[in-house]
Amino acid sequence: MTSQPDRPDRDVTVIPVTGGSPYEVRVGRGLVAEIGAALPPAAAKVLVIHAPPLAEQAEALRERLSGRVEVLLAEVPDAEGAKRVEVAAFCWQIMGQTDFTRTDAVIGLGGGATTDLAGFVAATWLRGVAVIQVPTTVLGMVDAAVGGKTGINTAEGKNLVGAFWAPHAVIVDLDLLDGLPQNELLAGMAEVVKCGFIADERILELLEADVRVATDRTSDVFRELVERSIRVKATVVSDDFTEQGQREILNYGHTLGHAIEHAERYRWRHGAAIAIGMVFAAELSHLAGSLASEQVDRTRHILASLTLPTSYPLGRWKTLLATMQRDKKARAGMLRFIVLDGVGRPRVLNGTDESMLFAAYQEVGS
Ligand SMILES: NC(=O)c1ccc[n+]([C@@H]2O[C@H](COP(=O)([O-])OP(=O)(O)OC[C@H]3O[C@@H](n4cnc5c(N)ncnc54)[C@H](O)[C@@H]3O)[C@@H](O)[C@H]2O)c1
Ligand SMILES: O=C(O)C(=O)C[C@@H](O)[C@H](O)[C@H](O)COP(=O)(O)O
Ligand SMILES: [Zn+2]
Repeated sequence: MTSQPDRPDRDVTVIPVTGGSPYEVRVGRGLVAEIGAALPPAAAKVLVIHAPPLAEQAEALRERLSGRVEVLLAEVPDAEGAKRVEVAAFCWQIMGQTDFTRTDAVIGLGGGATTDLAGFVAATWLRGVAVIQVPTTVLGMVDAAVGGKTGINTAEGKNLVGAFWAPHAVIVDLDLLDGLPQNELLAGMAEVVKCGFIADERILELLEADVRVATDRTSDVFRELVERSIRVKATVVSDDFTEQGQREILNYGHTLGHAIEHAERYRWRHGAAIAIGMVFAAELSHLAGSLASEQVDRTRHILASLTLPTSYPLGRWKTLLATMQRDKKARAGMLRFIVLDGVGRPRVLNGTDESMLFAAYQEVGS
């Protein structure tokens, strides 16, 4: 990061997120140089919350911003280990001991787990300080850093504690993907596939045309996929920030996916779990009578081409079903799922009986 130019290249895509607290998602290369300009003008201190693999980039950011603000670094446990209340408390302690005020700002530098935590810390400190999200995984760029869903896990389930807290800005610097292992990149593509099925079929076509090019982080097609996915998310959250309705479509594949993450004690990648969840949701859509079997096959085929899993042990059904009861979309003890009537036509399926759910799971079970 130290070797990056002071000015980003001019090829910056700006994707606005509107609603009560509007902000921009800026996509390009060399954009870490813009972080200083994105800070709230009154900020005197900045807390950079980062995962261990991003230590070098966090240090470089400290050097870059030091003339302007006091920069504190909080290295937090890696991956899902960051999304724990003890880790939030560690960050709150730093903020308390350094007299972090309401005009100061948090920067989330890392994958979705780090940005979820950073957003939650920002949302809760003094009842809310600015957060600038700087995602460093594909999943963080196309999904987690955008939209203001922040949160941590509890022993009972995924993201059960959190807040809706819009970021002040989101800086998507594709250069930050340089050190990302390819398997992490592929896991992030699961959310890209989700955006394809719920809203933008062109995404699916680009993946089908040449998956190698589509997952080459230096290609134009890859950038197009990232931008298309951000646009899907930005459009949805601009209309329904607090998930009163339409935003639920972003949960396609997540009801089972989150239960799998919980069953695997958060050692699985989020993208891998929701890949299986999307196959389940596609099978359920088909059983509910709305999705053609070709689209179910297409789901499996695209996910497999990304080397993502599409099946899970049949014997785990009861455990998964019990965990799914705590899904945030459930109402009055009734599970609700996002299903598809076709590509780009998501809807809520209410009151599904257990036999239909199990029938769909049998198609997923191995
Ligand atoms: N808030 C939302 O709207 C939202 C949306 C989707 C997912 N999520 C959450 O995001 C999380 C998953 O995010 P993720 O897939 O980014 O996982 P992650 O944050 O665990 O990151 C994956 C791994 O990659 C490492 N890493 C990150 N950037 C790197 C880089 N540039 N170079 C090298 N290593 C790097 C991380 O340290 C980690 O080990 C889950 O907790 C999920 O619930 C939230
Ligand atoms: O932004 C949303 O809304 C989403 O549902 C995006 C999901 O990809 C993401 O994994 C989210 O964290 C899930 O939210 P939850 O409310 O089901 O915990
Ligand atoms: Zn997700």
